[in-house]
Amino acid sequence: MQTLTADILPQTIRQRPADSYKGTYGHIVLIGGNQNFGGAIIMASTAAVYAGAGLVTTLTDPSNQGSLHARLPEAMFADYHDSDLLTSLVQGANVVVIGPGLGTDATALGVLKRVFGLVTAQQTLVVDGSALTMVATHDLNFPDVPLVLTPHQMEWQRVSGVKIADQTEAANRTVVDQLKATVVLKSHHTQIYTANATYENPLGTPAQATGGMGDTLAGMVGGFIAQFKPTDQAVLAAVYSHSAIAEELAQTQYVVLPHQIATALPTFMKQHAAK
Ligand SMILES: NC(=O)C1=CN([C@@H]2O[C@H](COP(=O)(O)OP(=O)(O)OC[C@H]3O[C@@H](n4cnc5c(N)ncnc54)[C@H](O)[C@@H]3O)[C@@H](O)[C@H]2O)[C@@H](O)CC1
Ligand SMILES: Nc1ncnc2c1ncn2[C@@H]1O[C@H](COP(=O)(O)OP(=O)(O)O)[C@@H](O)[C@H]1O
Ligand SMILES: [Mg+2]
Repeated sequence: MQTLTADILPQTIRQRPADSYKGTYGHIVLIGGNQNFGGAIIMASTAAVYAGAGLVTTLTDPSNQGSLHARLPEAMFADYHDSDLLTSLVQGANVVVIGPGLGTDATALGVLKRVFGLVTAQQTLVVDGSALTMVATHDLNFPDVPLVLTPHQMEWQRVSGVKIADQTEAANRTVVDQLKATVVLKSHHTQIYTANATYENPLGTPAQATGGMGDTLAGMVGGFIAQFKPTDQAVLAAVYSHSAIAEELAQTQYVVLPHQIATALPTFMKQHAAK
């Protein structure tokens, strides 16, 4: 297991070329937020926008439209019940993030299956939260596309079948290799399993233990993948940045609010981009 260091930041976060426009920085679609969990997809979308994704579209329950636009006018909105719109938006994306606040009812399952059927090998799919739980509950196969999973330990138990107490590096590695995914296994010491290596994030604080912290990470992961290559490096840099910002804020705060991490991102990325 390798320990992540701050070196990952300038290796990954590039200076923006002058000759660029929003399309250069990716189109990301985020799908989630039912009538009860709208905050989750708003936090994820906020993180994607503040990470610098060029175009961000949020597919969610229509009850979230007003709050999404009030909090985040940079994001476009679409109703995830509209399957024609969902199809065209997913087909037009470079990166798709599905799961934050999606819930696990019949609507959520229908959306998940549809998205799994639409994504292609030219896109990257980030699967988080409720989407992971439904994969396990309904015994779904992940699509055969570039895949990043961001489970917490219980979601990983559901998906992998490995109980939390038995989640050793060797046991996790066996399942990761079968899934052919990059897995961010979140805990107070998050581990990242790529095809070729395993990393531990040395940063993080219990000030992060609050609802929405993982939703924010999922949006950051999507936003970084939309801009930075290779994908595994983008994932590592997103995980490291998320905790590094939290540690900075926790020097003076008892709890770090997830949206504060997103707000701090543009300054953090400027400080740590390649010179
Ligand atoms: N404001 C919002 O709209 C929020 C929406 N959320 C959404 O709610 C849905 C359900 O997610 P939850 O994770 O809350 O519920 P889950 O039921 O999926 O997972 C929580 C369970 O996992 C256990 N667990 C064990 N190890 C854990 C670890 N290291 N980290 C976290 N939990 C661990 C907990 O004890 C608990 O029993 C997701 O779609 C999520 O995105 C949550 O993110 C909370 C905030
Ligand atoms: N004690 C802790 N120390 C460090 N990081 C933590 C701690 N508790 C939670 N986190 C981080 O917060 C995030 C929680 O993710 P998750 O459980 O999916 O939250 P949610 O679904 O509510 O957004 C993960 O990135 C995890 O690593
Ligand atoms: Mg979560």
